[in-house]
Amino acid sequence: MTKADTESREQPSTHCLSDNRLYDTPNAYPNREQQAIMTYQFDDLKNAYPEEWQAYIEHRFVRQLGDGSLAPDAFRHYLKQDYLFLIQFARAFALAAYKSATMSDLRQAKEGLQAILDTELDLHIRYCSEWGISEAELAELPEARATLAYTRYVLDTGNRGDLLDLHVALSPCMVGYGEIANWLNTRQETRRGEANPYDAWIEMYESDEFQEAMQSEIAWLNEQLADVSPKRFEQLGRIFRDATRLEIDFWEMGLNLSD
Ligand SMILES: Cc1ncc(CO)c(N)n1
Repeated sequence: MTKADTESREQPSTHCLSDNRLYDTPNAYPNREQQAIMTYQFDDLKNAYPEEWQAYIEHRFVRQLGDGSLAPDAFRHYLKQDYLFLIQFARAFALAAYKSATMSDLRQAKEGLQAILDTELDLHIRYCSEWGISEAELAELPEARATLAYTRYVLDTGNRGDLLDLHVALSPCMVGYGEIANWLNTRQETRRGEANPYDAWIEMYESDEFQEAMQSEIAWLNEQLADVSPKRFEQLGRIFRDATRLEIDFWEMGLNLSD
């Protein structure tokens, strides 16, 4: 993402809606007949914290993974911790299912759980073995602090708050990795195929399955965010920012081999 792109998307989205679904707090919009009504979308969360989002998507770990220069030990450390991370994230989607009151919310949670269990974790275990990490080793791994901090933050946010709080806490994960794969594919420095030992990682996140899960998560969030007040949006923004910063720490953990 260029700086100009970031700037041009920093405005909150305003839409003139023909229906009345946003008007349930009459005093919030005193001149509502004359003015465009503000509604929120997922992009507004990213645009509320552009520096954090960019630092996550375009992190040094990501660039090095894209151009193939990443240290193999850093990647192996990251892969092991990501296995532990994915197990906790699967639990978080199960919590989303538990917190769902409608069939469509249940399906959305199921889709997230399925993307993690069937697509990511499956591939992840095979991928780990190609990098010399056995399932037995994975089963014995201690969690690094960055893994503990991020996953337990998401689970706690979901337990404390409602379904939307939980999905917003999960969104940097679901949306970020899909966006990272797409961003890498726009960069000249990125090497694909046999020239890059990390090519299969990019392949996993550019895959139709993952990209579709990401789009469906964005669509669900857009629908929910359309109805929130500015105050509620601010609260959700803080959750989004925290989770994005914890993603940055996760990359740092990989680079520094920290435990
Ligand atoms: C740390 C982290 N964030 C996001 C994803 C994508 O699911 C992942 N596998 N690991």
